[in-house]
Amino acid sequence: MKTALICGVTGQDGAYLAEFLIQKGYEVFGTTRDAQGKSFVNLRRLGIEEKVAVLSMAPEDFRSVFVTIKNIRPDEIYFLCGQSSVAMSFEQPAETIQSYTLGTLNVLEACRMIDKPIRQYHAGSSECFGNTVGVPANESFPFSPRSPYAVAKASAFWLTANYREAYGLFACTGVLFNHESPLRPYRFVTQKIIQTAKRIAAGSGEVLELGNLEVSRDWGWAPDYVEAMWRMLQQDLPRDFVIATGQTYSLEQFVSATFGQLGLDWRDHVRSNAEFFRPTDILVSRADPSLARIEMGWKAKFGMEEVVSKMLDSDDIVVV
Ligand SMILES: Nc1nc2c(ncn2[C@@H]2O[C@H](COP(=O)(O)OP(=O)(O)O[C@H]3O[C@H](CO)[C@@H](O)[C@H](O)[C@@H]3O)[C@@H](O)[C@H]2O)c(=O)[nH]1
Repeated sequence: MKTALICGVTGQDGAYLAEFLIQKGYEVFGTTRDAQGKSFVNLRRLGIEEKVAVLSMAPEDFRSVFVTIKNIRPDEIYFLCGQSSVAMSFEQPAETIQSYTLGTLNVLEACRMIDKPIRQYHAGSSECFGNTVGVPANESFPFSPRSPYAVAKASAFWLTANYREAYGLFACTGVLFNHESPLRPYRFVTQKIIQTAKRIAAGSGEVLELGNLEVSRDWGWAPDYVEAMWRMLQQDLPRDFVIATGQTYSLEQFVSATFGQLGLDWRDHVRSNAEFFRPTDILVSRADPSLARIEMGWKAKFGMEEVVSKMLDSDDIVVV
């Protein structure tokens, strides 16, 4: 039986990955900053709360990271920790940058010191590419970060690449484009749209206020994407991959699809409010995930319209 350590197991990706690895027969350990007395909502929603051993680990604290990895001696580590909101990174830039750079460095250093070859997955982000006007971004597309979050993720990406090259570690980064699910917190735009549209359809009479409706993203289905993480660690050689559907839609199209599936015209219920604009934002985010298909046999199963219907179908109550 293989052992996996998921750092950041309580988030959307951590919970789906834990579910996926349990189904694959792994023994799964997970970390969160403070595991004492917490209830793990996402793990409970997936019915796996009792199947994951959750430990406390502070990613920025080397001692905490080292001791956790040394005690568990996992075959695979999935490092998914960090402040994941791009919007919040403008309010908390230092916390965001520290969580990714120090956290990533600590895992890489700890793995160097432990006498076991541990395969590492690091969570990268399409935010690193910035605007991808013209050619869709593949693994050799240059980085042009447009937020403190993206700067932090770019730094973590290069740390991982450097440690792989310098010390021969099996460490790779998945450069994931947006991926959504019912476990998405409300502060991300898709969940805000889905939940508000559902309330409007039920007669709430409210108006959905959003920022820039002209931005575009490549929206995929999060459970698909955790499989790509696992596949990356099953390759013969460590390598970075772009993970996306390959289809880009504007936010207006996402909104239109959501209201349309509820039998409503979005124009009657949605307003753009400058309060939700970011100081800098990615206007166009376009992906070329063909390497993942060629090398790992991975392809996104669901596109934007299906993501919308799956999120609408979920009965989960999201805490606003
Ligand atoms: N959150 C939010 N975003 C809004 C809103 N109105 C418009 N937007 C726009 O909608 C786009 C998507 O925003 P988010 O859902 O917050 O996601 P993100 O910034 O694209 O980042 C997500 O995807 C990255 C790539 O996978 C991830 O790296 C990141 O952690 C996060 O999950 C952004 O251009 C944002 O400005 C709003 O009311 N709320």
